[in-house]
Amino acid sequence: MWCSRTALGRLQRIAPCTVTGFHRAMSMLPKVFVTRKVPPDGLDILRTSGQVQFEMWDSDDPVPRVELLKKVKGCDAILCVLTEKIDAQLLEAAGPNLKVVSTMSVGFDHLSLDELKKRGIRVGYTPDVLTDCVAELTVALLLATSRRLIEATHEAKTGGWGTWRTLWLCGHELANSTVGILGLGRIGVAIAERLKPFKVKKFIYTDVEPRPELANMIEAEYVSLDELAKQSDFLAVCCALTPETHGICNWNLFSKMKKNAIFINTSRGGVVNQEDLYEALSTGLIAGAGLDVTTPEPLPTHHPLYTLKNCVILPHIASASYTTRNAMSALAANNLLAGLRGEPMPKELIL
Ligand SMILES: O=C(O)[C@H](O)CO
Repeated sequence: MWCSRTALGRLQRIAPCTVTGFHRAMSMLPKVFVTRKVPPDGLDILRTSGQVQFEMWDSDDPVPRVELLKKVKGCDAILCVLTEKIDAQLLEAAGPNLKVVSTMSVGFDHLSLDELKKRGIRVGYTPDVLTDCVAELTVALLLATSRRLIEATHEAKTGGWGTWRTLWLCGHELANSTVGILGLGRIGVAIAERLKPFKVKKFIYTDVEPRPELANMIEAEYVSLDELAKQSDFLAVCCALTPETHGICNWNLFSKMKKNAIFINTSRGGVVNQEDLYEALSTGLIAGAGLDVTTPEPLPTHHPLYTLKNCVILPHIASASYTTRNAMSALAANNLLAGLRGEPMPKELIL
């Protein structure tokens, strides 16, 4: 259903048999396809803007690709989430009207940036608004993994809790540790800020080049990837998934890490070679891993990583708070509307 806001503020269906002046005017508005049921704040912004008519895939599940290719036809803008591949095929299907793609995510590995650039399509994304939420979850996952919380609750529930034992369910603590950050951006800084009160001794990071402005905020030292692996007691992956970072966390990295090291990934599953990680965890090469992201997603329930007690797997929930998901949807809507007006977007990816 294509809809926009009526003068009375209600959603209006555009039916060819009831064409009025109002409906005619409205059908001239730019067409937007929203690929998923987005949280209410973003939806309200689109509805009340009076600037667009939009259709939404009104479901919590992804729109099937065949359907998506039909729905985007003739659209001026698309508001998508990270499960939709915005590639040449989709852009061809959308056609020449398409001016804006706005993704409700900070990650943009699902977008073919070259194809978008070639067509002069502007791209909005949602950094910053999710930083606190992602950092908070990363710390939670790190502690759950290093202090073996999931294993511990399982033992308590299933009768494994006998007497108090001296080394039972011992983990690794943050005090006096070295925390390494692979890919230092806003999220890496926010994680370090939260970890500092746990009396971390030292923060180190690696990236394509030193990032002194960010690093100074957390007094982090720039090191090579090898040094990051060697020195980190906790290694948090915060980099974007790009051709350069694809599979960067592999045997080569794990084999240099400490035996007591905890590996945490809240960026994208594609940065990790999961076979290598399985080997590293199952042979005791490293102590544990906490993953909020995997390849594929969802990770099939029979995946070997689930069999490991020292691997905590979450279903990609780092930004999943009501506040943050609403803020992401609002920013995605505002990016889209600004893009269609030809104005600077609040958060635009410069292609
Ligand atoms: O890219 C993102 O926005 C996160 O992975 C999902 O919240």
